[in-house]
Amino acid sequence: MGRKFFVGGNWKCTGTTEEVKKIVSTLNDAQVPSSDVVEVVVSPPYVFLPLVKSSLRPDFHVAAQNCWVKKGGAFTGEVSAEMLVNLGIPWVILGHSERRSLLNESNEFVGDKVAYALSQGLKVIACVGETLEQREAGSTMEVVAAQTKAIAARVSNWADVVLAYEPVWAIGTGKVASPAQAQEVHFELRKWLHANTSPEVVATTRIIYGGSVNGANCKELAAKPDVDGFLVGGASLKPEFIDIIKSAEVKKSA
Ligand SMILES: O=C(CO)COP(=O)(O)O
Repeated sequence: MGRKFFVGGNWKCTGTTEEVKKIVSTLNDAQVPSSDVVEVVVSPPYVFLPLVKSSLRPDFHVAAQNCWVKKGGAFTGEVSAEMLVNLGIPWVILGHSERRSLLNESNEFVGDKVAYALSQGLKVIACVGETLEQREAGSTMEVVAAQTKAIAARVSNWADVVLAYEPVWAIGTGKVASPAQAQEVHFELRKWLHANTSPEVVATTRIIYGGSVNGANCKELAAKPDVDGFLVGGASLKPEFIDIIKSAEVKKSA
């Protein structure tokens, strides 16, 4: 199939040095499937990137949660893609719904960020997802297609992009999308890629699910054919993140 299972942990704006050290030590001690089976990427806040990068096991990788839209310079408070590359950080999450809604990041701005980060050699976890209102209005696919289109319009190399479908109503709410709901949107997104990119992009681009994933619901979600992994928030700070990583086994035996 050519799509390695991907599990990302988005730590968001949480943690102290002590807590970060504890999470890293739990991850370092964990018995998980090999990196041939699952790709694991954790995303601490910027200030902890060097600590996590230097202390995390080498088979797990590190992502930033954002970066500036173009080359660094007089942009107070921002962190540039070049700086992440300089620190040896291979991944960045872009377009998370919390940034789209709270910081007014538009589809175009997110698309520009994705393009710039890729141009600097970063790999990108690009997030899309509808709000509850949009779902109830029946516009889920229209919304995620518009978000994906703004990215696709600026990206020619999909090899370094993971698409994260994160329905806003499922984030941090404990209200997980059902496996059928996740599969439906992932399938539609793959159809969208089919119509707008190349057969290779369709076959190889990982579409991962995020929104209240935990140790108890991950296996059922992972069993769906178009769910290629997860982007985990709250549960990525807990030992159950290991169980979520292990759900990659479901794919192997599928
Ligand atoms: O936003 C998320 C990951 O980016 C999901 O967060 P939760 O897993 O806490 O719902």
